[in-house]
Amino acid sequence: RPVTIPIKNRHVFITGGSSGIGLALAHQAASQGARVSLLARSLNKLQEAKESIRRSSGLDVSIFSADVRDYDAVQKAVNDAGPIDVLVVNQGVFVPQELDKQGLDEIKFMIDVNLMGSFNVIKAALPLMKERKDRLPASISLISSQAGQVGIYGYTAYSASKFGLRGLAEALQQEVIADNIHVSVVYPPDTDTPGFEKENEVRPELTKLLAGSSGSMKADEVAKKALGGIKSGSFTVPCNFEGHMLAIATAGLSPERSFLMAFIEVASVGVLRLVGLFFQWNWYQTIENWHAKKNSKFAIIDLSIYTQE
Ligand SMILES: NC(=O)C1=CN([C@@H]2O[C@H](COP(=O)(O)OP(=O)(O)OC[C@H]3O[C@@H](n4cnc5c(N)ncnc54)[C@H](OP(=O)(O)O)[C@@H]3O)[C@@H](O)[C@H]2O)C=CC1
Ligand SMILES: CCCCCCCCCCCCCCCC(=O)[C@@H](N)CO
Repeated sequence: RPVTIPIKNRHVFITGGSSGIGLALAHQAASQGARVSLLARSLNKLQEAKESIRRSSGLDVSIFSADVRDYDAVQKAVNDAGPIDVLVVNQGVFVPQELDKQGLDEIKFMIDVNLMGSFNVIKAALPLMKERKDRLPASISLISSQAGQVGIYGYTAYSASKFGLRGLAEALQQEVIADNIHVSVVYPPDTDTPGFEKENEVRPELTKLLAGSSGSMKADEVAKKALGGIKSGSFTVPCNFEGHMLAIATAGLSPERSFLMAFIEVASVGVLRLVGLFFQWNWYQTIENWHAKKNSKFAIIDLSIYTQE
């Protein structure tokens, strides 16, 4: 059934709120009259975020320095912040690399921050969320990625961590619906953020090529889609046109509260499977061409060795 989750005068708690998508969300939630709290590791970046929100909206946000991998630190921050109405689990790290070349330490880092960290945050926040006084609809939203809907070259660990969030969200929604808490999962494409800038320094060429199928967005645009999806309690929140296609093609057995969307999904899922197969065909061709180009470079080097002899 449809639902509306009010934001004004409510407590919005954003993890990873000191940068990129989380910071853009914080700005927008504050300007819509929410009481905003931010959690991240670096106190410096948190203070800068606080200052920039004060400058743009005149409002004060609370900041909490904690690592989501440290349950005790997260629990302390959440208890100090007070009952949460809208929890946005947005912290995330991404180091793209072929599994073959990626160290287990980096793999564990992504799973720990993106997946285990999300468990820590939700588990710490849930008891007080359930006890909130006003009984108005509340939200737990997770910022996944389009790489959490389809596996992409270079993202074995990252995709696994983001696919994991969907299972967590589907099961959790059944557990918290009786408390009037609504779960949303947001699936952004490449987004222009400080984290993305860093990612680009080490991104394999094929990762760039395949992820490029969905274009890129500004953090403000993603935050706007995310906030809209959260307020309407949508379980699946796509951010761009490709995202809408992906949402339908990967709808599976996810809950759906819009009758219109349910109708569109049923009517178009078949043809979108076909579109999805065209994308796969195109991606595998890109991979094949990339390998062919790489091998032909080696062939030229080999030849030059022979001519020197
Ligand atoms: N940018 C993109 O292309 C896309 C991003 N996403 C997802 O969106 C989310 C936000 O990404 P983006 O805005 O680009 O990221 P940024 O790197 O710009 O910001 C990440 C935020 O998370 C915080 N953070 C990182 N690690 C931890 C940790 N261990 N504990 C607590 N906080 C932490 C950072 O602060 P600090 O370092 O101080 O802890 C920072 O506030 C991520 O989940 C990402 O996977 C999804 C699709 C595309
Ligand atoms: C049925 C038809 C579907 C058509 C569209 C398919 C397009 C899929 C592209 C996936 C792009 C993944 C980007 C991940 C970005 C990200 O998370 C990193 N930047 C790290 O943050």
